Amino acid sequence: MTTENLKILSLEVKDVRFPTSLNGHGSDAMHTDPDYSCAYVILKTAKGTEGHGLTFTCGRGTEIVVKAIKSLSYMVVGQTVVEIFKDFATFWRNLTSETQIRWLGPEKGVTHLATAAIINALWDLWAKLLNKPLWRLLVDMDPEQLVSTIDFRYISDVLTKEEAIEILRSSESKKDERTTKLLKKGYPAYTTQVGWLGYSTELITDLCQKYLDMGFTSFKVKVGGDLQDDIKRLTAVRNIIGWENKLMVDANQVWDVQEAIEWIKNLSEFKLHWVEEPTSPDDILGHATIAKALKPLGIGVATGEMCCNRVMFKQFLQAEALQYCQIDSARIGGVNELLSVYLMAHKFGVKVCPHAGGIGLCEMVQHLQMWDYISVSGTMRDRIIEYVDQQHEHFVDPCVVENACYQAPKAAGYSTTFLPDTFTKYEYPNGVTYAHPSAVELFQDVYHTCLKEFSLGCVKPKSLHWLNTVIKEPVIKISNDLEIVKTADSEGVQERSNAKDVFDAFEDFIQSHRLVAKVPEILRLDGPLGSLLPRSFRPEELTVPLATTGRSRTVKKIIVPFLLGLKFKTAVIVPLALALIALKTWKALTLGLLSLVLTGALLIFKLSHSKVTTYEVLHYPHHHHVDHHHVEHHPPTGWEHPGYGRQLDAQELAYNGYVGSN
Ligand SMILES: C[C@H](O)[C@@H](O)CC(=O)C(=O)O
Repeated sequence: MTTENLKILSLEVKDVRFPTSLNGHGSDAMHTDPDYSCAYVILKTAKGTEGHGLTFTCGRGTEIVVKAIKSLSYMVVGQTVVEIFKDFATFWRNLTSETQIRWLGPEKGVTHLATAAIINALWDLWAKLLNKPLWRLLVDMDPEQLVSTIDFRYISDVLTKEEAIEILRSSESKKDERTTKLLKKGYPAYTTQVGWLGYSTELITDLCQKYLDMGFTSFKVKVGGDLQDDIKRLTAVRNIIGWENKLMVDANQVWDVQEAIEWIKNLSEFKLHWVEEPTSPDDILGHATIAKALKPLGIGVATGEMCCNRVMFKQFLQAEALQYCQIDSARIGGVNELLSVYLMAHKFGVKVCPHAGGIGLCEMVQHLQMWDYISVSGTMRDRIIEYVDQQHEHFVDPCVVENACYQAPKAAGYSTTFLPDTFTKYEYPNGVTYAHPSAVELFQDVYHTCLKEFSLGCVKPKSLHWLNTVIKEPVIKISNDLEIVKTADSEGVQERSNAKDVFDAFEDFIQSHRLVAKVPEILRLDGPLGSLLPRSFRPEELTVPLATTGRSRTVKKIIVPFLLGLKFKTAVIVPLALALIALKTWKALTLGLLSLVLTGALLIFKLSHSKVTTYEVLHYPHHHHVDHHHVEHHPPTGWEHPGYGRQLDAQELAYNGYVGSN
């Protein structure tokens, strides 16, 4: 099969999510609980070579991007790679101008994220087919070929095709020398890993030391939650990194224009290199005002991770609204459009420092920035690539950062291929990560990850996350042998859609669920005692309702005052309450089961010594619970003569055990 007629046979798309919010990784003033995620595209060809591409998302909503990719896929599948790559600009324009879908954008939001994932997968495929890392593929293209991938519509008033070719041509003779330098030294990186907003000051301090020891000289910290808190954390950071190293802050769009100026003036004593995303990503003139106000303080404005297309970048550059241009490899429409932004930034003399806080962004932007160094800007001065130390282990060719410098990727492609195991574990919602842990596993996790490290702050999000995910499930696992199960007849009856408050909801929950315990193996049909027991004593499971009918408003009457007295926090108390119910009932069930075992033993004894009837009378009452609840109320007729008389109902036995244990 030649590449000439190589067709794209299929486009597969996956929703992959990592529960990073549980530990505050990736958190900022606006995205307080991001679950680093992506919509992931796999293009398959007849040759077996695959193109993998992704666009970054923060958890919920990834399914919408996945759907958009599926809607666009008909424009890719069935095309030959040559048709696409020989006039990539036209393909890109057609994809972004799909005559009906474009109404949803155009060239912004979900549809443009979808475009980015598809386009990135195509570039990965192209580089793999030519057996080159993407940066090398770009560097090796002659200027005309590279420019043929760019759609100049809407930007030719500031950058023409001819100007772009001229920029690239002027670097041609220096490419080899720059490549050698890059391969030797790598490209400088800064770290954001030290400063997520959800991290405690102690953790931030430890991480600053860690990254300082790794050779980092530039650090970025999230701000914008609370001014005093920002001052506290920046003081701690400066105490560790000193005053020679660079410090940047990132507000992730939280402020109004004037508020941004005031806030940053209050932080200016920390010698800030730049403030990132101070206000709305769409407010070009607002950014210009901020940039002008902060210039005398020596603080630059950085933005771009949510700048939605080349037209917006064009205007940011025209308005002098940014000093650091932060392209994001998965936000605007993939490599083709990003190349045009690099070329425009070069023309305006603005430094590109790519954004990389997200899945696979470090892997991708390194290629673009390296191409920029070799083929466009020719310098790394005051240019730096963000480094976020998360999820790299999921890639076949993860980025390599040594001595705070990205090392030039060697493997073919765009470094975007996930390991197969990643899908098994993190594909949403069927990956093993999303098989909900039991309450016991949750407690073990909380103990190992939070309490052991005295990090109480992580108890609440973990408990809340667990509760939120399991509460709507028909089965909630408490332990391997114990589950809370929605009763079949409760559907639509027990739970009131107009439940007034959390207590009503909790009451409804209790009324509509039952606790189910697995019978110990020894008593099961195939267990050692199972075959000796009468059929009715061999249940696979025992069931206990969480509330008896008629016992109304238990929660409000009893639990509410108790919880209020404790200054109850829903997030922690509710899972604990569930577990307590489970433990309590488990105790009762254990007693119930014990009585079953004793009964079974008695039965065996009885069968083998049929004449000694008095033993049971003497021995039976010695078991307190069984004696109290059954011998007293029900004459022990069934014990001497299994097969007739009243047989003890396991559920009732266990429930009475529960009542008795209270
Ligand atoms: C939600 C992301 O983690 C975001 O905070 C990343 C970002 O803004 C950055 O890395 O810069």
